[in-house]
Amino acid sequence: MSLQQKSIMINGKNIINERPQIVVPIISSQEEAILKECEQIVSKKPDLIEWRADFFTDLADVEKVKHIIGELKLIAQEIPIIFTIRSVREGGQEISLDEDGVVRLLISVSRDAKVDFVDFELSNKASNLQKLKEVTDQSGTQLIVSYHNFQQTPPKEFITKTFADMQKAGANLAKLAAMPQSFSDVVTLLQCTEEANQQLDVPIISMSMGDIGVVSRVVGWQFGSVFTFAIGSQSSAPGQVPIEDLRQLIAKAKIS
Ligand SMILES: O=C1C[C@@](O)(C(=O)O)C[C@@H](O)[C@@H]1O
Repeated sequence: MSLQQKSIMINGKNIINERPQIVVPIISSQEEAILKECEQIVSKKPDLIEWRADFFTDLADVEKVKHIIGELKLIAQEIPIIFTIRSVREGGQEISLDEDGVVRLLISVSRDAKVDFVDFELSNKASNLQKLKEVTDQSGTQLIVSYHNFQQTPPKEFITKTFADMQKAGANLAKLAAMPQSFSDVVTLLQCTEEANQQLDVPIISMSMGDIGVVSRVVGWQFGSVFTFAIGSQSSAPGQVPIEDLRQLIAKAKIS
């Protein structure tokens, strides 16, 4: 399916339009710093904000988490928010919740805090993915199903199957981040992105991490990756570049 035929509706607007959406992460660990980081980021006008809540020290306190989301929404105004708890096995921080606890929290922030997007890894239990999907469908939250590999770029067949499995699992968006060892790995990731974008109904998000992969954050859009992650205040993954630079590079790299 071409990008023109895909849509992700937020506040009545299709956010898949003529350019990639730039997402900026918040990675502070305490409430005050999180809100301050959000203010700094908002001044740089990203398209979306990701709260990487695995960095938050009080993650087990559901009410506190929901309260912070409310505060973030006030600061971010119309900028949509992605709520992400990245697992340690996929490059995230140590947290006090187990997988079932994470699902309960994601359900709660989707249902009660009405966050715009939640991110959940494909490697979680299929029953948990299904449980979360039922709730996000009801609450209108967009479900990003994701996979991260900080060591290497898996073979083409693996990447292709992973994107397809994400769609099967009920993803509204399918996201894959991998670490390249060479520029060929970056090309592999971009080719798989292009093919998955054509073959699947869901929008694709992909990135090659690290210095070698920087180019994928600029031109990934031309291959069908609808979001690209940039630094607003602090980086959440290797290879991210400051939002100001990324914006300029994307404008220069635009074909049409
Ligand atoms: O999945 C992703 C992509 C990412 O790992 C990156 O490489 O930009 C950054 C993470 O914060 C986000 O959740």
